[in-house]
Amino acid sequence: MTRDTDAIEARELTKQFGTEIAVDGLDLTVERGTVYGFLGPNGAGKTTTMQMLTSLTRPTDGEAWINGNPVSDRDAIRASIGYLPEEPPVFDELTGREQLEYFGRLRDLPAAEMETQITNWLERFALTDDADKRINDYSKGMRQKIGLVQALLHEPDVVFLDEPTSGLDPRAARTVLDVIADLTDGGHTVFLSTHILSVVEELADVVGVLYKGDLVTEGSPTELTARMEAEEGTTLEDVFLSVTAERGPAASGPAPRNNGDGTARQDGRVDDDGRSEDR
Ligand SMILES: Nc1ncnc2c1ncn2[C@@H]1O[C@H](COP(=O)(O)OP(=O)(O)OP(=O)(O)O)[C@@H](O)[C@H]1O
Repeated sequence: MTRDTDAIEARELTKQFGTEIAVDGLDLTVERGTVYGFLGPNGAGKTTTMQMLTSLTRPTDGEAWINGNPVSDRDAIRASIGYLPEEPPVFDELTGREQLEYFGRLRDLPAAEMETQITNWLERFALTDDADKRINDYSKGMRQKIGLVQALLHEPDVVFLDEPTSGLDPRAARTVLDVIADLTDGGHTVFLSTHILSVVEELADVVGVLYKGDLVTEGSPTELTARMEAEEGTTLEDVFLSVTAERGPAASGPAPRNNGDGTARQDGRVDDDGRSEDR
């Protein structure tokens, strides 16, 4: 089987923490140059999935590939991925510019090119005037912007963004959405986890909804809303609420699951929430 066509591929990807299955046999294919909107309620397993796909957490089972390279080979995928986690990894004692230079050197970027890139990104995110202040004195939104630039500085093929607009004012959030659109125009792939459905509606080519570690539905935003047996005015929020609905004792049926064609079925498993000794 050739694995050189898709930006991201996962087969039976599983992560277990103690007795808790955080991600349960995930199958995923993300085509190059597209935005994949990764949705799911709190605790669904989105961050854990992104950590496995970026090689920061080892899967308990299954495999995943970035541009055909296995995520188990961190050196092979390192240059082709960028990751903005929920909490941007920055050093408080550095200035914003120093943080980006430090990261650029870690990525072996040529000095002159790196400085040009940093200047351009700082300008685009309206950070030029604050670039030489210590990150310790930055607001949450400013830290987020630095984290985002850090994820993009080396022009990775595949970018993983966990809540990229978190803490950003509307103008900065708009800049981020424009940057994401530009990335895919340039052939990059964006794997985007967010709770802001309008962001997904605007940008995602394909949306996947994770629920208790299972991918319960997947399709383009238009397909997903059309599948809701077309009540007039069905939104992505209606889809999300439907496929992630908790089933109480009165309902007695288990949670919906993916039917293969992306429609929800009624024979899925609901895992108990167990705490893990790993934490
Ligand atoms: N290191 C860990 N040790 C034990 N359990 C963990 C660990 N990391 C995550 N989990 C558990 O795995 C499940 C999935 O967590 P994860 O952070 O991936 O969810 P999420 O979808 O990203 O949630 P949110 O939207 O709130 O960020 C949760 O039940 C969580 O408690």
